[in-house]
Amino acid sequence: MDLLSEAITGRLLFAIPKKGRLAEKCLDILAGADIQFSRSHRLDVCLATNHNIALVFLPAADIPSFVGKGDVDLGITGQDVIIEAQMSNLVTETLPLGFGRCKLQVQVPEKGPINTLDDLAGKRIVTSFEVVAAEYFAAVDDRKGLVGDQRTKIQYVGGSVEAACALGLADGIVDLVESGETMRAAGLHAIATVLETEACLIRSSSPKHAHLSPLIDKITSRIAGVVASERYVLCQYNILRDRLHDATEITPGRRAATVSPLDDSDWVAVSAMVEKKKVADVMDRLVAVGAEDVLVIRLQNCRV
Ligand SMILES: Nc1ncnc2c1ncn2[C@@H]1O[C@H](COP(=O)(O)OP(=O)(O)OP(=O)(O)O)[C@@H](O)[C@H]1O
Ligand SMILES: O=P(O)(O)OC[C@H]1O[C@H](OP(=O)(O)OP(=O)(O)O)[C@H](O)[C@@H]1O
Repeated sequence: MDLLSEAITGRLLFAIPKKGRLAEKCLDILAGADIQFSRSHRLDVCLATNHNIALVFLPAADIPSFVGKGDVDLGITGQDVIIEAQMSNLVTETLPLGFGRCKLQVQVPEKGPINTLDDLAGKRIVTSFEVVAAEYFAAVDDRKGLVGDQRTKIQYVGGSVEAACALGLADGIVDLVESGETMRAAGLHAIATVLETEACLIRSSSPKHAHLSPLIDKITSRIAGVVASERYVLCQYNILRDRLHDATEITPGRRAATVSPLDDSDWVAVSAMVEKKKVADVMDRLVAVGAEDVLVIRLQNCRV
């Protein structure tokens, strides 16, 4: 057994995207879950210094099959690549992570004769998602009754998919869209959405190392806390006791709002968790019902 295999034996193997859109956020998640490690230059496997864990840095697209086949116990990757790798039955998505959100869309040149899926059926598609695209267009072809050479041709490319139409390789592409900047810059527009995706924590549906289950549960709960602390803020305010009911309808909290008495018996202080994306609206509404001294506090971490 070589030194590396020996070092990782018995450890929980946790796969993290080594580059690309998900990589940086994953490092933030590891830090938030207090999984400490130091990674030697170019080495894709490293040992956590404070847990019985080895981190394995892999391409996001390879993580579903490593986890699905049980070679790795836990992983972070995109839902899109789980489907593309045909691993949906072999991995369990334990936690959506709230980043890496985008859509897999069918795109065609903005100034061109093709404007619908029916126009595109039977023509040439270029994509990195050949499995998903083939399944999607098979249904379109079936609906149109296309057979043999009439059916849509799907060609795989590993990257820069958006250039395929301009290069004359494709009549349409199937690619990820977030802001739409790449699509617009390439002179394309979307005519259909194949799926929506975000990053998620996954574990094998039939784990090889059952004894690691408690550690997997602990890490999952820590990561859930990190994700929740990104999603929520703590909102605190003072309000006249007789307006409390109106205010707590606006900030009901996750279980219930915390209400504390103030020195002035007509007033109470309220604190409640609020979804970050709704907080500006919540503050407007609180002020409208008479809340004062409204404070919004970022959560460093939490367990909810
Ligand atoms: N523009 C985007 N916005 C949000 N999430 C994205 C975006 N592009 C890709 N993703 C998500 O990130 C995952 C990895 O995609 P990405 O293109 O970063 O990977 P990669 O091919 O490994 O890296 P690179 O593009 O650097 O070669 C995708 O499967 C998808 O879930
Ligand atoms: O809608 P947007 O915000 O422009 O994002 C979409 C782009 O992001 C992804 O590629 P990425 O930039 O990760 O690089 P890649 O083409 O090398 O995969 C995806 O493949 C699109 O090209």
